Amino acid sequence: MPLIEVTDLTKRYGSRVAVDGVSFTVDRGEIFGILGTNGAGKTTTVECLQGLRTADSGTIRVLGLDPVKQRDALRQRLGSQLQESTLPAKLKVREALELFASFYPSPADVEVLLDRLALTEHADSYFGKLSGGQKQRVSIALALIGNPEVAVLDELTTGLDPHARRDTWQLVERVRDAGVTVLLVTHFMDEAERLCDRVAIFDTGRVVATGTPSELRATTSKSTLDDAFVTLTGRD
Ligand SMILES: Nc1ncnc2c1ncn2[C@@H]1O[C@H](COP(=O)(O)OP(=O)(O)OP(=O)(O)O)[C@@H](O)[C@H]1O
Repeated sequence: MPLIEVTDLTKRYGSRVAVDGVSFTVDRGEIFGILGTNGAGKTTTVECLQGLRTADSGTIRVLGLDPVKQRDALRQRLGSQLQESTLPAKLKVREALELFASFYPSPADVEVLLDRLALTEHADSYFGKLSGGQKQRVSIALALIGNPEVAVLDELTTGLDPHARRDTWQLVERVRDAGVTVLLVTHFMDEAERLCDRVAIFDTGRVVATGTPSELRATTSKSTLDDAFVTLTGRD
């Protein structure tokens, strides 16, 4: 059984159809990429998956749970990356992790997580004083603090330099290798090509293709996912 199952999801904001009959499945242990043009409905879809928005129609099951009706149960088993602005600048890294750990019944060990994300030496630093890459690692740590089975990472490497991006990619691979299923929302085709086992390509509220990056390259006869994406989203 797929770990995430989205069937015919539709979501409107007033008269604007943001998500228009989207279906896809994610298997346990995958890094699954949600790719798409601006305004394609990626964030709305991922918010519905987490029970943060209610769909107008369609069904969603995450770990067999309905994200809206069983939101409390799902929250214990799904980790979500916070946008950096949501942490106060005067909160220290270890304090933030300990605070978030207290929200979960069986959280990860804070010191182990600090070590895993190369944050031990910054544990007593204020969040506001960290570099972009360090902040991003803290936000990933917070997504993992509850020992989730699924982690949702949105715009993972936006604003990071090439070294920090590569470090972050390695880290996400280690998260997947530790058994966590990862849902990755990204604009970056190189990131998707490097990290994702499979991707869904969104365009104007619909999924126009799903498959492994190499399958999408093959079906479009393109040599890069970037070119395949442009073809699949009809802007070639
Ligand atoms: N709260 C809202 N109220 C009204 N319209 C919204 C709201 N949130 C999103 N939209 C609209 O719904 C559509 C889908 O937005 P969404 O944020 O889901 O797309 P996205 O693929 O995540 O975009 P981006 O890549 O630019 O972040 C867009 O046209 C957007 O303007």
